[in-house]
Amino acid sequence: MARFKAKQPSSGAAEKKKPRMSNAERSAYFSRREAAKVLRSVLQGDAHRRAVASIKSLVYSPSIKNKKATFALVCQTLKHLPIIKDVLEGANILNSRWKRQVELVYIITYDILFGQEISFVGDAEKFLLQRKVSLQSALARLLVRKKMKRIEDLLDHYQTPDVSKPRYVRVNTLKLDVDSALIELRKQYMVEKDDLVPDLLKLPPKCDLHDHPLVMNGSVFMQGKASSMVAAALDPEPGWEHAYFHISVKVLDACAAPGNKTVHLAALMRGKGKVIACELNKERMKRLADTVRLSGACNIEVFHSDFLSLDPKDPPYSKVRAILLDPSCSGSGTVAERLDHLLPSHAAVPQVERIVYSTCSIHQIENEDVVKSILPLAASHGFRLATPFPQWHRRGLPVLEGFEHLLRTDPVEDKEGFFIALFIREEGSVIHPSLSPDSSHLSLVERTKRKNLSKKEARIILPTLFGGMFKMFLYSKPSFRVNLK
Ligand SMILES: C[S@@+](CC[C@H](N)C(=O)[O-])C[C@H]1O[C@@H](n2cnc3c(N)ncnc32)[C@H](O)[C@@H]1O
Repeated sequence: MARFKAKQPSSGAAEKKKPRMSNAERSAYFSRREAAKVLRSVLQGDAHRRAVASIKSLVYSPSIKNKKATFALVCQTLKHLPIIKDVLEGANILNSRWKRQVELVYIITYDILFGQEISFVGDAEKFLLQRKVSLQSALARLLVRKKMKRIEDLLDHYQTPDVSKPRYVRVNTLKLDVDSALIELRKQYMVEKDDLVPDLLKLPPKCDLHDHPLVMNGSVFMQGKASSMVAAALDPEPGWEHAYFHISVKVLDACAAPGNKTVHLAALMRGKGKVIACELNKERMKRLADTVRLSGACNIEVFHSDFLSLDPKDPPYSKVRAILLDPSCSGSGTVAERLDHLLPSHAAVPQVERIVYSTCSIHQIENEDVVKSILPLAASHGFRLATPFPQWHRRGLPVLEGFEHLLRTDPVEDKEGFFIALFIREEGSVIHPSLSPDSSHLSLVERTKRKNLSKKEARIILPTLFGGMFKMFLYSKPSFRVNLK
């Protein structure tokens, strides 16, 4: 972080004359105020709704000049915030004036207690610096009270996982039915069916099922509720058939490892049709293969590949009807930075009807912003946003038209942060299979019959989904490729 050397506040006559600030002083002064402004938005976002805007997107607003320093200062202050709040309470130094500027107080307190030796010019800085001893004593008392020696221990203490989080297991219906799983698990635990996601069972917090025989033999998978909503949102039907050809169709899980959602898809399809599971990372491929093996699913084909390089005209992919895109969350960069990477498309996957885009990120930049940026292209392909789990109350952030279709889960309220967007292709927009690349195997009669469909249908030429639209999803996600989970 580009920060500056300490300069103690001036006093006496010099103070009264308010000498001109040096460049370093000015820079530190403005960095703190910019950081306070960002922190206020972040904390307000927290209060209203988590992640109204990600820190990066706030920092990248044109009004913030020193982006790098501001970003680092906000992140560090947030990290130490529970300690800072306790210290300020313990020191009891804030009057009503500084309570109104509490975000700036947080930032400066971070700098005084944990930051570097940096110029402390400014009224707020002077006020807090004069009370440095009180702040340090309050911190020392906090450590004693919490029976800890180091700040790192305090940080760990404040980040202790929520023990009230219920445990969930998803019954792998390829191996066991839900009622049998209930009977078996109830021998040891209080178990109830989840009220929203089929095949999902809820257990009390702290249950450790890692060694349970049903987990070990793949009859149930330990999977959170939000994560289990994703494949269910895509809703592939068992025995799903091609809209026109009566052949079973495929679902593509484009970013598959470790495979929890892949095997969920396979179970939802009751072992019929095909799930194509694509994974780029070689190490994670092994975990994917293990998960698939454990699930007992016979309808999954695993590919070690960059799904962006798949050729939708290749026979394995040409019958893909639904796509699950669950890429790695990056947490860095901005949509605007990456939009220039959008590539035009050349191939066609005309029969895709449903796409789910999901992330385990709470950041708008990786969720609503991505959806917003691809909506025009999606619409030009005949896709619209649809509402997965309409009865779920927490929807997207109101930053785009159709936000109410999006689904969010909250890391605090729901104990898991997730985002789901479901795109469905409007009826009539699905390109007729007579135009699809793989219609050659049809009988002449069938092909002729299909070519007699309306001219409007026949004229619909859809650009690629593997190409343009997916790249848009991915490149809208900053640093996607370098940040594999
Ligand atoms: C969030 S994880 C997927 C989790 C998985 N859906 C599950 O529920 O178990 C994202 C995965 O996508 C993989 N990935 C990243 N880029 C990819 C690409 N271009 N093609 C295929 N897989 C990719 C990553 O290696 C990572 O394993």
